[in-house]
Amino acid sequence: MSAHPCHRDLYTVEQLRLLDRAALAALGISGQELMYRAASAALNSLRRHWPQARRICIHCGPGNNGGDGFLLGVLAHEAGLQVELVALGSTSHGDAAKAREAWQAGAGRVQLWDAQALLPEAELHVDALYGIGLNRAPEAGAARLIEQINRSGLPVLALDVPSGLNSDTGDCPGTAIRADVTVSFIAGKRGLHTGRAADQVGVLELAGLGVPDSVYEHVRPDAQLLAAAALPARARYANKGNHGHVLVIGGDYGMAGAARLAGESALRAGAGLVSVATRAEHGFALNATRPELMVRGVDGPQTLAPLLERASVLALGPGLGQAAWGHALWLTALDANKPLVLDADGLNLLAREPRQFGTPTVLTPHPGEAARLLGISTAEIERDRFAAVRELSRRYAAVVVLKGAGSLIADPDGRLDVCPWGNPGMASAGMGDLLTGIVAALLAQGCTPWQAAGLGVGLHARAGDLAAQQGERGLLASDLLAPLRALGNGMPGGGGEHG
Ligand SMILES: NC(=O)C1=CN([C@@H]2O[C@H](COP(=O)(O)OP(=O)(O)OC[C@H]3O[C@@H](n4cnc5c(N)ncnc54)[C@H](O)[C@@H]3O)[C@@H](O)[C@H]2O)[C@H](O)CC1
Ligand SMILES: [K+]
Repeated sequence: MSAHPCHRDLYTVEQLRLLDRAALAALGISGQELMYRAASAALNSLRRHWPQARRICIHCGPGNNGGDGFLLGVLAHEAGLQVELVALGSTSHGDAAKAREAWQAGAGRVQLWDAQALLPEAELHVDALYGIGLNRAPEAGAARLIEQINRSGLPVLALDVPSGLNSDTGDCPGTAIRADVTVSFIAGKRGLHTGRAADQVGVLELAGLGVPDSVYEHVRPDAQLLAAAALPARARYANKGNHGHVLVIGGDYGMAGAARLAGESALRAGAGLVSVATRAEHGFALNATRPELMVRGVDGPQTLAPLLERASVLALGPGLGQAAWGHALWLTALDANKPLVLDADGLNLLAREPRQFGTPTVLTPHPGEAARLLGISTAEIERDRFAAVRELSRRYAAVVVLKGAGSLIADPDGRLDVCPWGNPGMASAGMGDLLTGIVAALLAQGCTPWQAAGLGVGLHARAGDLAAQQGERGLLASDLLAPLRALGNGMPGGGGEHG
């Protein structure tokens, strides 16, 4: 019985409450004892990250997250640390109240938070204000405290969840703690891996509190973190026809580069043949700079049709534009009913003329494109990225990649994966076109849409992290092509399984 929660499993708050109850039953212990285990895990984390710290300040909220804070105070005091304890106000009943009594019975002093006062002297702040119970933006007093802790310049350890971050959605309805380290209890929380979480969580640690594996068998995780995976080995006997033929359709005037990047990433991800259907004027430039691409000028459905014939997978949208030329190619390509990756203007045209897909299809919207596809605002998408990606997948009957910090991948039957890689250096032109080519190449090599989306998003983000080792600012899409090829062949970071 290893009693280590699977780090890839991510749960909703509702599921965490079920796990909490099942854990207490399985362990045969009280809520208070489980809370002591959380406090002890927090003290271990604190001492591991800040072994020199002697004077800490713990900030306790009204619920059980606050309870964890009070018991951490008890254990830290017993371990010889000097503990300042600030409470937002009163403490709700049950375990949290008992924890407060335990603190007051021992070391004792509770300083009620006063927004006019300065924070107590300390070398480190511990955030025990709100955990999975956050249900609205922190109110005035709490918001002031969070801001002061963030502005203190001192290290911050968050218990379970950085307060103010919604552990179901990854959104911050108001102010939120910016933690250096977050020690989370019992099981992974999906909202700590996407959206705003990237700026709030810091280093994330999961403490299982000794909850037996059997407990996790009762609850199917809502989502999973992607696993690092290499592409399946190639048959020695293979020829280029065995690895599919990707047709990139796009590159209207001024946007040839998008089609080029999608074409080249499809080659680097292992497609056997890659053709690019684009404006005739772009032919020379694309051929000269990447001779492996078979570039054809197309001026409409007639000249596109024979290319569609020969292709096994379509990558539709990079630099396509929404003018008559792009729209005509878009309609013709969709009617070809071939396995498809739809991105950029291909998605904006779909938002104007919605349809469901009956053939293998992957949509790769960024939050803006997702908003257009669902007819809501980008802010509404980011308010609950999990709900948005599931609705997109259901409504268009396709596998959907919702890009951004912690990209999400959903399929129509509700499966959902979260990408743990990627960095803000990837917020630059052409990165999306690379992903389009990669996913198309994986479809062309025989992956299902779910497999191609997961493997592709993982490879793309891991290549981005490798390329960003020389710094995030100024990272170019084409900087990812070399690490992409290495990762695709199981070099640095390869191994594991997906799909
Ligand atoms: N998951 C587990 O198995 C364990 C969790 N523990 C800790 O308990 C918290 C969850 O505790 P809970 O009492 O349910 O809620 P919170 O402490 O997160 O929230 C507090 C309380 O505050 C109210 N509230 C919510 N948002 C706001 C707001 N913006 N402004 C004011 N008040 C707010 C709300 O009513 C809540 O009741 C979990 O995170 C762990 O830290 C156990 O210690 C170990 C087992
Ligand atoms: K917290």
